[in-house]
Amino acid sequence: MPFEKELFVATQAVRKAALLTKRIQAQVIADKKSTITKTDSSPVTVGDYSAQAIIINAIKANFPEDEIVGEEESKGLGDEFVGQILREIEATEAPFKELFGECDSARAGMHFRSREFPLTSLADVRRVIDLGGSEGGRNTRFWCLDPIDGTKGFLRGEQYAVCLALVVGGVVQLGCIACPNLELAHYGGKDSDPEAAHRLGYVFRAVRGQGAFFSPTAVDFAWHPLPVRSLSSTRDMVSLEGVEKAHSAHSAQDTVKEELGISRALHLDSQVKYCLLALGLGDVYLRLPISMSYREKIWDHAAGNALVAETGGQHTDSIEGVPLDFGNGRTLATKGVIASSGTKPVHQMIVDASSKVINK
Ligand SMILES: Nc1ncnc2c1ncn2[C@@H]1O[C@H](COP(=O)(O)O)[C@@H](OP(=O)(O)O)[C@H]1O
Ligand SMILES: [Mg+2]
Ligand SMILES: [Mg+2]
Ligand SMILES: [Mg+2]
Repeated sequence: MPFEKELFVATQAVRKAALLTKRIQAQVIADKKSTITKTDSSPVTVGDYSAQAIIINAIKANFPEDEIVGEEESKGLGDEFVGQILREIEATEAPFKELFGECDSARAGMHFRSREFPLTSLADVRRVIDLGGSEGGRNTRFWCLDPIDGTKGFLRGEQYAVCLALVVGGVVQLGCIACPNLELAHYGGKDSDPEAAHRLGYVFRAVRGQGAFFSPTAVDFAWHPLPVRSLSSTRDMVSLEGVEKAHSAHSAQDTVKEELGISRALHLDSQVKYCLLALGLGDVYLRLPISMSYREKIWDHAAGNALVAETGGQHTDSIEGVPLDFGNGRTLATKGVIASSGTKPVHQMIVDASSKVINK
């Protein structure tokens, strides 16, 4: 199967980062020194950097030629902070082995530590984080990484996601999302193994042309297929929206829902929204722009794009209804995002309602 090794490496790397971040979530919330404010005023934590280092290390150990577009960079981090990152990475080794064992990774020929960058010194950690500085584009094969998507949700003790995609020629070929705090019972679904869900949530994955699947993060080889849907009406749709009012235009989204007869909404952080869409627990993800100058980051949508595509959905901007273009560099050229499980005409109806509100 194409991308078989890529899928395995992505899944295990994302699982390892899920374990690390969930293990430290409470301590990061309690200890203010674990969070830094970036130049754009957004928060970033020891968890974001540790997850980025672990995942890039796994990618580089297995696919040394590939580039990486990762959200975070090490610029400005002091030695004490980087030391904390290194300690968290080391402290995740034993519990990860306990959960998944070493044998399966070894059998699949996968290595977690790049020989070139073994992640044993502060300099290694900085170098590995900064390997995420690729500009992406249409002419390279690159991985697109959001080590913690929904950092604000993570800091509220709520939903967040570890998101990794593989982009070739500007097209997302593979997406993998871990949702360490997701329990389906809270969102109208059913957890087949509630204990596993409570422990480490779920991981979702899709390869273009091969379908989409999900499994409890803490259980190996329990992949369930995600349904393919194409809804022919917006009535009774459940909308999926963010929590942060600074990330999308909530009142404009309310107007769109009213116009389309949508009365139920779930608000949650991160690409967990794409996962609920893929599960059928939500039907339309509305992300209308607050400002026309903001450029959506490709790592906020790339992994989700594979899930949407493989469950029969549509994934476009919020004004014209053009499919998202992941070959444009580190940001999308278009404004806002709408994903839905509607047919093409139904999706366009949603985009038309959205563009009418935005142009007002
Ligand atoms: N003004 C803005 N408009 C849209 N998205 C924004 C934004 N400011 C920040 N974001 C993005 O919103 C993401 C979270 O989305 P959501 O609100 O759906 O959880 C953030 O990801 P990170 O948390 O990875 O930084 C960040 O990239
Ligand atoms: Mg961020
Ligand atoms: Mg993000
Ligand atoms: Mg992030």
